[in-house]
Amino acid sequence: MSAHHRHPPSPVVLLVYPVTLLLGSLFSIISPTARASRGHTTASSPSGPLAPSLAADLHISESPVNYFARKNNIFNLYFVKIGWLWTTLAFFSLLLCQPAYRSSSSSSQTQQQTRPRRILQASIRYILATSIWYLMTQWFFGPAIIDRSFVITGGKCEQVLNEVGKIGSEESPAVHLETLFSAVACKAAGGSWKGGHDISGHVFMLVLATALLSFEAIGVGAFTAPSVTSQANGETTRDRKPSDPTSPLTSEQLHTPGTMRTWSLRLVWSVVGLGWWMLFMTAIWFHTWLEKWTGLSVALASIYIVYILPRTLAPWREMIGLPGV
Ligand SMILES: CCCCCCCCCCCCCCCC(=O)SCCNC(=O)CCNC(=O)[C@H](O)C(C)(C)COP(=O)(O)O
Ligand SMILES: Nc1ncnc2c1ncn2[C@@H]1O[C@H](COP(=O)(O)O)[C@@H](OP(=O)(O)O)[C@H]1O
Repeated sequence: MSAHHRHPPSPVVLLVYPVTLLLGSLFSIISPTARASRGHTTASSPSGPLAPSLAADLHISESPVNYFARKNNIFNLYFVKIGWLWTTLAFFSLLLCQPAYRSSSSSSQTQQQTRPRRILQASIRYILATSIWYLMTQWFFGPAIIDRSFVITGGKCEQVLNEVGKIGSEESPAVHLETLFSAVACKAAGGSWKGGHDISGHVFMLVLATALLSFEAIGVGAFTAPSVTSQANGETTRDRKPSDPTSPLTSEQLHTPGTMRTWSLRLVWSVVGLGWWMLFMTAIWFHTWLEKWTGLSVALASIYIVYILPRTLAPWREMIGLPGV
């Protein structure tokens, strides 16, 4: 191995997500504000832990109970709604600024050889996660998987369906309906997406993005290049933390602009922090229990495939690697 590593984080850290959803859901039951809001919805929809709650009902978004219960809150519009763009920026900042991936004239020959492999494997992990996000939320040979699962479980684009009924024989409803089989198309046509099981896209994307960035950042944060001496001896000595002030700087650290390294990690941890906060807000104000848990399950299954499975399945690890290794 060409670099020192600490152990990758235990999968137990992923428990932070179910705990967040649990706390959010409990808060939504206990909080007087959230209870009052739920009371407000009961007129239009029966509210229970398994019934569409709060902002799943479109009217709620217009009555600002709490700033974060509004769909048009600034963090939802400019952070979550373009969340994969932020994830992409943060991910590539690691690729550009971290010593694990950055080329440097001081690198040993071994490092020069392993760096392209690390970059390639990190890119494969990103492409894999992006494809899962894309297929789940944007497109799956037509409507995304989340939209398809909603329709399969009995969901409909309600108001627009009524309109189609009124139109009668003038237009073929089949043609109309085909174009409304996605949440975006439905809302754009003035309808509301109601009925079936609506897997929470927010929970899915926020868990996938924050876990991906955390595993990547911890991996490259733990990466330190071997010292010149140990390289010369062809052996490694002891693990050095980049943050350890008593440990001598490695040749790599000496040549990597520290500010770039620091700022890329700050960007990543800011995206992770805000992502976690918005997940907590979604857990409090939006969706049913079941919809939040299915969003979580799909995201955790994806994280398992990309970050946990390679630890035990050698051929898979050969292909996609592990962050910082
Ligand atoms: C057969 C295999 C096919 C593989 C297909 C791979 C396709 C790869 C696509 C490549 C796209 C790369 C994009 C990278 C750059 C970007 O990130 S630009 C995208 C910016 N857009 C977003 O970030 C949108 C994020 N928002 C959402 O996903 C949803 O809004 C939501 C958060 C899930 C919520 O959904 P709602 O319906 O709004 O509730
Ligand atoms: N944390 C949050 N802040 C604001 N709105 C949120 C939110 N979490 C979910 N929503 C809104 O709740 C609806 C369902 O979200 P999702 O299925 O992605 O979890 C979406 O409404 P719109 O699609 O009308 O914007 C989404 O914007």
